[in-house]
Amino acid sequence: MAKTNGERSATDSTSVPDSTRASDTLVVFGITGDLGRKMTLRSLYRLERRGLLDCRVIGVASTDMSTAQLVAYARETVAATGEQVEDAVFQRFAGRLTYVHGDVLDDALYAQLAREIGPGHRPLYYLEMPPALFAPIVERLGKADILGTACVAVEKPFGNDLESARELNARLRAVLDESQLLRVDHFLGKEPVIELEYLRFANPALAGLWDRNSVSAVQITMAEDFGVEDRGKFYDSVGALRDVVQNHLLQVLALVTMDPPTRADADSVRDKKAEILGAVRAADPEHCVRGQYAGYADVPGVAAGSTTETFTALRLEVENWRWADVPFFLRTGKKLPLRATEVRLLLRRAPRLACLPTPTQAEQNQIVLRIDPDPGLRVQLVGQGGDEAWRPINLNASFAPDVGEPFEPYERLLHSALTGDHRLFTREDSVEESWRIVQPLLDNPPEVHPYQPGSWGPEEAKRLVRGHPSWREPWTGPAR
Ligand SMILES: NC(=O)C1=CN([C@@H]2O[C@H](COP(=O)(O)OP(=O)(O)OC[C@H]3O[C@@H](n4cnc5c(N)ncnc54)[C@H](OP(=O)(O)O)[C@@H]3O)[C@@H](O)[C@H]2O)C=CC1
Ligand SMILES: O=C1O[C@H](COP(=O)(O)O)[C@@H](O)[C@H](O)[C@H]1O
Repeated sequence: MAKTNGERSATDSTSVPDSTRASDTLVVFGITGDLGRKMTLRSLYRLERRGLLDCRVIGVASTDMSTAQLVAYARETVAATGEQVEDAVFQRFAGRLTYVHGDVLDDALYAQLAREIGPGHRPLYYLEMPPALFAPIVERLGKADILGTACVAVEKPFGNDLESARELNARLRAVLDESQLLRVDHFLGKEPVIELEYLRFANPALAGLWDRNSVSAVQITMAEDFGVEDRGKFYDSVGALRDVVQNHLLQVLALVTMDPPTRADADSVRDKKAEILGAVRAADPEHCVRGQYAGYADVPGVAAGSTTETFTALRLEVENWRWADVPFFLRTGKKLPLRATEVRLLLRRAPRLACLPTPTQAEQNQIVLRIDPDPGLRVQLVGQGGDEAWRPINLNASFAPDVGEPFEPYERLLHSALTGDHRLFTREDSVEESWRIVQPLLDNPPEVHPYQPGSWGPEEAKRLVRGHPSWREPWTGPAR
């Protein structure tokens, strides 16, 4: 979409992938940071190994070091993630790397960057930086005249609440077209999250069940069995709601509930997501439970007397014809009994089984999409369990054998961004809708209840589902 002076498009209707949006240079701001160390360098190395990396990579940070030192750091870092480093592959990757250091608030850095990029290139600027620096960097790229038609990818969090997200959008959009702006949410790069669209829309067997006529409640669980560890300072200013609900879990909810997109371009899916998030009623603090695990206060960086939540459970309503009156229960927490992320549809109950000598009510049928770990699909049915009873029959399918070695989320997102495929990035409207949904919980946060590490959060979380199906333990164990 062409950018015109003073008038910037709010949409991105580019086809996929759009070669006119492809980049020939990747500039990673913050390459020496935690995310760079854990994810970015490894993902770029994996893309190299797959033969899918086809551009220069310029790393930017404030640490004073040479390109040779960045190369050595990259090798160490990739190996430390557990990746097998193949010499020939790494040599090819190293040949792409350059390092530029300086303060991103200093104009001199951009002059140096302009020389390094050279004329006639279309870079992708990837900002894995403290979020307060997103707008200052983009403004300086504009001022240095090295933005042009380049794309800019920004990490999460996008704003801290609705107002700050709008302000950030306004500052970025004063310099960039929406079609140049890629908001990263790594959940959208997860294979099973992408699978959701296919499962729902390519399978009439599932599509026919996917509404209020068949579904009585939906539970979305993101449980982590580890704590905040060394991220105390960051996490304490954020909490579970901002860290994963506003972004990851609401994006999953949108994919579970939206209507099918009608075209393949980037905007078609994003239109449907914005539409469905717009139909979600703003969260009610009465229908939200917050918790904090015992011991959180001792994590370095956590403020004394902190009331930041490490657990949250909430109920949401989608007000449209497909989903009216179906409660959506979302819960997430640190230091829970296990690590699992799943979407569970609980179908309406069958009538009591009059064929049994003692008519009994059987367990509800359930459809479970497991996102992490070991992605797969489970359909839970009911079968014969003797004269008096029923028993569950679980039809489990793992996605692993079908997809080979899947892309890591950041591998997929970097490749999509570099090749001009913008479908996996969030758009301004849905980001703002997500903040609107959680804003009442930020304005009037419910009391925070303590919980024991290894438990399923505070007891109050059970109260939230009273009158509805109780929380089901996530599906664990191998899918096949
Ligand atoms: N860490 C994670 O697991 C995840 C992080 N994110 C997001 O990614 C982004 C980065 O996070 P993370 O990597 O943890 O942050 P870090 O604090 O670990 O890294 C920040 C990076 O920014 C650089 N930097 C900071 N200030 C300046 C400056 N003034 N001039 C030049 N460079 C500067 C640092 O360079 P140097 O060290 O050389 O000073 C470093 O490379 C954040 O938006 C975060 O929310 C998203 C998902 C997960
Ligand atoms: O963005 C974040 O996500 C991770 C969980 O991501 P996953 O891909 O490992 O499931 C979460 O632990 C972290 O707190 C949050 O910032």
